[in-house]
Order: sequence, then structure tokens, then C-alpha cells
Amino acid sequence: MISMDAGEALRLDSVRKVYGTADNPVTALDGVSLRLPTGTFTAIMGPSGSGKSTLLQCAAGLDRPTEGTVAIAGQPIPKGSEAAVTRFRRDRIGFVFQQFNLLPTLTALENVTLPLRLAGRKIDKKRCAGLLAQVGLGDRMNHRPAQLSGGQQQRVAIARALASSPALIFADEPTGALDTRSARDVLALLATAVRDHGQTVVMVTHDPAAAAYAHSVVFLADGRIVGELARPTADAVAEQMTRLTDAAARHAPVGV
Ligand SMILES: Nc1ncnc2c1ncn2[C@@H]1O[C@H](COP(=O)(O)OP(=O)(O)OP(=O)(O)O)[C@@H](O)[C@H]1O
Repeated sequence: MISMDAGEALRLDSVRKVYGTADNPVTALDGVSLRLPTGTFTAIMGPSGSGKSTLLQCAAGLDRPTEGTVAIAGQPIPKGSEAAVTRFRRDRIGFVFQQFNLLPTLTALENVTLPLRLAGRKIDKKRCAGLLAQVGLGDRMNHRPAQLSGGQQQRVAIARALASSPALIFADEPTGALDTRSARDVLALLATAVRDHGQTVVMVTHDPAAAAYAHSVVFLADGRIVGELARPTADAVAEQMTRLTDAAARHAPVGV
């Protein structure tokens, strides 16, 4: 039974995710349990193939665990129909992807209002325009994605993720396609969502400098949590990653 703890933004209990067939199973997550308090910024790191994206997808209700449960603010993600999961997600979760995932035919403002439109919610255009202004795109509202730089497109994607005021924002390598300066802008925006609005951010990244914006880093290897680092610095994160990557190369267990 999952306790109703509203102070807990995200809780995973013994989550396993197995892809592939019975003959050829791939265990992407192998019993992951994790609790993240509301208002925290967490980075997820680990070698390639360690299960980071799968963890994010399962935590965000975009994919279903093979076993185990996920709860957002004390409410388990429904195990029923896709429509029920989508409804659950819309009210609680924002997602930022590496490749922005903006609709090319819509303007920046239309991209930001789209999730509200899809959810059948009242569209507060002024607020959405305000969000674009907040991310520094007040003068780009009517531009289409192709007319914006990568960093600007990602800022539109962040404004879109914030439009429904989600308690929880997941970001899968949000700075992966950006130059250093745009990456810093995007990370500062995520940090602001946490600091000023009490939102909770969970971000997958390969970049120790990006992870240093988080309050803590969770390290994955072979589908398991193998360590955590509080108040990370880029150097400390890089050192742990080197150990993990070396251990993965040797197929040896590691104690972080
Ligand atoms: N749809 C899928 N079907 C089969 N196997 C999958 C699928 N998605 C992921 N996997 C496998 O699950 C494991 C974990 O993948 P995942 O993408 O979560 O890792 P990751 O840590 O995000 O990797 P990267 O850093 O390279 O993006 C990998 O072995 C991958 O090949």
C-alpha cells in the first residue's frame, strides 16, 4: 500500500522494466526504488544503456513498468487504460525532451498553449505569453520552431512544460543538443522552477556540469541505483561517472 504523502513528489517502489521477448529479455530496470521530496532538483546519471531514459519514461507514465509501482505526490499512476494514464499525466507532469518535440506548423505561443488545448482546459493566453516572456522569448511568440535557434526552441519547450503548472517536471537530456551558453540558460530555468515555484525536477543528463545544477545526483548502472551524491559539484560527478564507466567496461560491481 502506498502512503499518501503529498511531501513526496515522486516515489518508485521496486520498479522493473523488461523489454524484448521471453526468449531474449532485456532488463532495463532491475528493481529501482526511489523517493524524491517535493521541491527538489535531481539529476539521473549513468553509463549508456544503464536505464536512465527508461526510468524517466516509467516515472512519467510514458511507459509502464513490468513490475512495481510509481506514485506522483502520493497518487499511484493508474494501471488502467491509456486514456486514464494520459489524464493523470496531464494534470501533474511536464516533460522536456532532448529534441524539443515542438510542432513545426505552430507558433511558439501555440506550442505552449497546445497541451492545455488538448486537455480541454481554459487557455489563459496572457499567462502563456508571460511564460514565454519569462524564458526570454517575449519577442518571438509568433515565430515557428524553424525560425528559432536550438536554445530558443528548448526554452519554448520549457514554457510548454510549465504551462499546466505541473508539480513534477521530467527532462531527458534537455541540454544535449545545445551549446554551453544555451544549456546554462535552460538549466537556470529548471532551477528557477524549483526555487521560486516549488516544483520538482528530475533530469537525465550525461554532463557533470549540468548535474551540478541539481540538489542531488542518482547514479544508475545496469538498471539499478548504485549511488547518490548530495550537493554535487561537476568534479565530484565526473569522478563518480569515470568509476562507473570503468566498472561497466570491466563488468565489475561498484560501490559508489
Ligand atoms: N524499446 C526497447 N526495446 C528493447 N530494449 C530497449 C528498449 N528501450 C531501451 N531498451 C534497452 O534497455 C536498456 C536501457 O536503455 P535506456 O535507453 O533506458 O538507457 P540509457 O541509460 O538512457 O542510455 P543512453 O545514455 O545511451 O541514452 C538498454 O540495454 C536498451 O538497449
